[in-house]
This record gives sequence, C-alpha cells and structure tokens, in this order.
Amino acid sequence: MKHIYLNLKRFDVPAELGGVNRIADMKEWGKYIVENTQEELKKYSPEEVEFAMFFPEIHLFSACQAKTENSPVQVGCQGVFRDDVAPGKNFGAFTTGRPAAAMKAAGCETVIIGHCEERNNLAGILAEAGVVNTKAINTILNKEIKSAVDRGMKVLYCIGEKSEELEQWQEVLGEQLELGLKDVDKSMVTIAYEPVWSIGPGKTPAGKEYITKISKFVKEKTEGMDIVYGGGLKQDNAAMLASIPEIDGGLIALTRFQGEIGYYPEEYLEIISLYMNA
Ligand SMILES: O=C[C@H](O)COP(=O)(O)O
Repeated sequence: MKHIYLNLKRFDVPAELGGVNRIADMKEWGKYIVENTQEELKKYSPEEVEFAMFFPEIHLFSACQAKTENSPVQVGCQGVFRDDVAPGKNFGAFTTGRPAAAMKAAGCETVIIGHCEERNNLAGILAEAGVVNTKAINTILNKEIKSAVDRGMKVLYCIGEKSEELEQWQEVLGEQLELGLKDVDKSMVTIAYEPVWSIGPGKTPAGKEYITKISKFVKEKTEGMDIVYGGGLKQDNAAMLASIPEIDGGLIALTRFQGEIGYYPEEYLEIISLYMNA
C-alpha cells in the first residue's frame, strides 16, 4: 500500500497579502482543493494507494463538506495539542491549542506531527531560554502522537536531520524514532523522512542512494514501518522515488517552485500520476 500525503502548510494566504494562494477565495479554499482532486483520485485503487490532505484548521469544514460519497480523500489537520479533553479533567480550556478531541469532532481522520516547521517552532521557544534540547522536543511530539492515536486518528510522523546534524544522522533520527514512538501503537503511524538540509531554494536535493540508506535504517529501527519521502515528492523526483523499494509514498507540498509558486491541484494530480505510473 502506497501513501500520498499533502501538506498544505499556509498555502491559503492570498498572493496580495504575500502568500501563494492564487487558486480560490479563502472561504472556498478547502472545498476547491477537494472538489478539484477527488474525482481523479478515484481512478486509483484504494487497495493500492491512500490519499490524505493536511489542511489549516479554518478549512476543515469546507474540505469535509466537499467530500462526495466514496471520496478517497482523507481530511487531516496540521497538529494536535499534547494534552486532550477528558471527563472529570480538562473540559476544553485550551486557548490556541488543538486538542485531538476537537480535531476528531471536526472530521479529521489523520494528522501530521513533527514536521520540521513544527520542530523549529518548538526549538525556537527553547532557544528563547538559551536551551537546546532535542529530547524535550521529541517527548512533546510523542505526547501529541499518543493524543491523536487515542482518538483513533492516523498519524504522519515526520523525522529528519538538519545540515549541522548530518554527521550524527543515526543518533538524530534514532532519537526522533525512539522517543517519538515510545509506547505508540505503530499500526496507526506512517513515517515521513524529510532531509531538512536539502529542502528549499538553492539546496542540493538528497539523492537516491542517500534516501535508500535512510529508509533502510528507519525500517530496521521500526520493525518495518511504512516510510514516505517528505523532502517532498515533486515532478522532478517522482520517478526516482518510485524506484526505491523501501519508500512507500510521498509527502507533497508546493507543486510549483518557479514563477507563481504555490499549490495547484492539477499539478498535484500530475505528480501523483508520475509517481504511481513510473
Ligand atoms: O512538507 C513538505 C516539505 O516541507 C517540503 O515542502 P516543499 O516541497 O514545499 O518544499
């Protein structure tokens, strides 16, 4: 079974406000994305591949409501809080947080946790106190994963090493896996590998040999969990990634990297076609 994930980050911000959204009005954005992909995605066998899309919270209802019967689109959110609502305990006092109970009630089947942008945010808070502590970050992410899984949500757990961690990649990824997945029901989790050092303009993309080495390491460490490439999956690397047996899919984000950069549904479908038909 392959897995194709879509990280929509904050690609909803209109271009006139400095963002990359040129496809739909903010109020219609979630609906627009589901409506312009689900019929084409129905052409793939659900036994062969699953599709999940991680929306910013404000688009969840619009995205869920746009789903037709037998839609292959799984709607997901971009994080859950480490603590959750519980009878007799916290009834919902979570200003700015996203308890898993709320995300589940809003229609989310799945969630992305530990993306390098989330890890950077947590590291930035620690840095304000002059602290560097990856163990604390991985422990918080572990709580988030458990919170989501306890509510029956599937999790895409992102791991990856930064440029200054390249020499210690085994220790870095090992800690992310060991602490992040501690006491977690692994059947609910897929791993996304993001070589953080290779993401972004001007960076050298990770090659096939390197990605193969890492995916073998992850499979060994996790007793064969599914792993997708999160660097991310795009037109340029779809065929290469499809040729790596240890890679079980991809995480798509931007679909256009030059000119009017952004996320465009027709280009997303083209990337999937290139990957699935390679
Ligand atoms: O979530 C995916 C990775 O951050 C890669 O994103 P990108 O393909 O938009 O650079």
